Amino acid sequence: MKQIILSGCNGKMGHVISNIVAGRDDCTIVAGIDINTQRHFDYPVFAKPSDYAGGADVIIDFSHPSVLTPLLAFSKERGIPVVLATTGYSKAQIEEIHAAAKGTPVFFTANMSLGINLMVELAKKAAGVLGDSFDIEIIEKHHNQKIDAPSGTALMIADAVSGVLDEKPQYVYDRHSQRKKRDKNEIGIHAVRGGTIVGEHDIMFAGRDEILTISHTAMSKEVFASGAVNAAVFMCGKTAGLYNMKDMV
Ligand SMILES: NC(=O)c1ccc[n+]([C@@H]2O[C@H](COP(=O)([O-])OP(=O)(O)OC[C@H]3O[C@@H](n4cnc5c(N)ncnc54)[C@H](O)[C@@H]3O)[C@@H](O)[C@H]2O)c1
Ligand SMILES: O=C(O)C1=N[C@H](C(=O)O)CCC1
Repeated sequence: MKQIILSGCNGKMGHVISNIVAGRDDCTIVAGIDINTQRHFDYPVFAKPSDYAGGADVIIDFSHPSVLTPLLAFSKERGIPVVLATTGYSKAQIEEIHAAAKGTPVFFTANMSLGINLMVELAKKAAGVLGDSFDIEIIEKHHNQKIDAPSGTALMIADAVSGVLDEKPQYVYDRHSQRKKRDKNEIGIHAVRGGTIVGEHDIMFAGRDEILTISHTAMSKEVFASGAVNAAVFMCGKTAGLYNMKDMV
């Protein structure tokens, strides 16, 4: 039975994960971490990682970028692998994650769904063929409670596509700030927020008289939660390094 510490346990994803783990017989949650220390499940909740003195096999984090530094320090000090699913990290924080992974096992992805990870591969293939002559635009849609924009997934797709283009593209966020025609060497990235949309991502390749769109729609938060729990079980006992969905699938 793998023992999990759940960071962000009192958030929307924290609740979905708690319910999923309760129905599994290969893992259990031994502690939650959240600034809101209310107890909704049968595990204790601590305000910060260092308040928990017990052991665990793995940490899952769906919380807030401000938790990153203490969480990575806790993971390294206690020798516990961490699954980072939070989004909205700064460039410096992404570098911090890469540096930390040299000393502790870190699984990091902006999207825990299988479909999105296949979408990234399809988008790379399409960009390799069409990238020189078609314009690339990414449109993401999420619920009205989401605090970061654009989504971590939109940036993950843009970064993957950039890696296969001959010239490094410039990311253009929305289009209200400049009155000028689109440059060839751009990826447009656009965020929509409303209602209870779980998560939609489109990458559009627009050429002369034809458009190819690759789309993904998440229908429930369980998609991300079960991906994260599977990643956590996968990470138990791993050595230091940076892992992602490709390693697991
Ligand atoms: N990788 C993925 O597949 C995926 C999927 C869904 C959500 N997410 C990301 O996960 C994160 C959480 O999403 P959510 O919808 O559950 O958000 P949420 O706001 O409902 O929950 C966040 C939780 O973190 C807690 N928290 C905030 N700051 C904290 C701090 N400093 N210390 C301790 N706890 C703190 C909050 O109290 C809250 O309970 C977001 O960044 C979101 O984008 C990622
Ligand atoms: O609900 C969210 O918040 C989500 N965030 C991730 C992102 O920013 O890409 C993944 C989808 C759900």
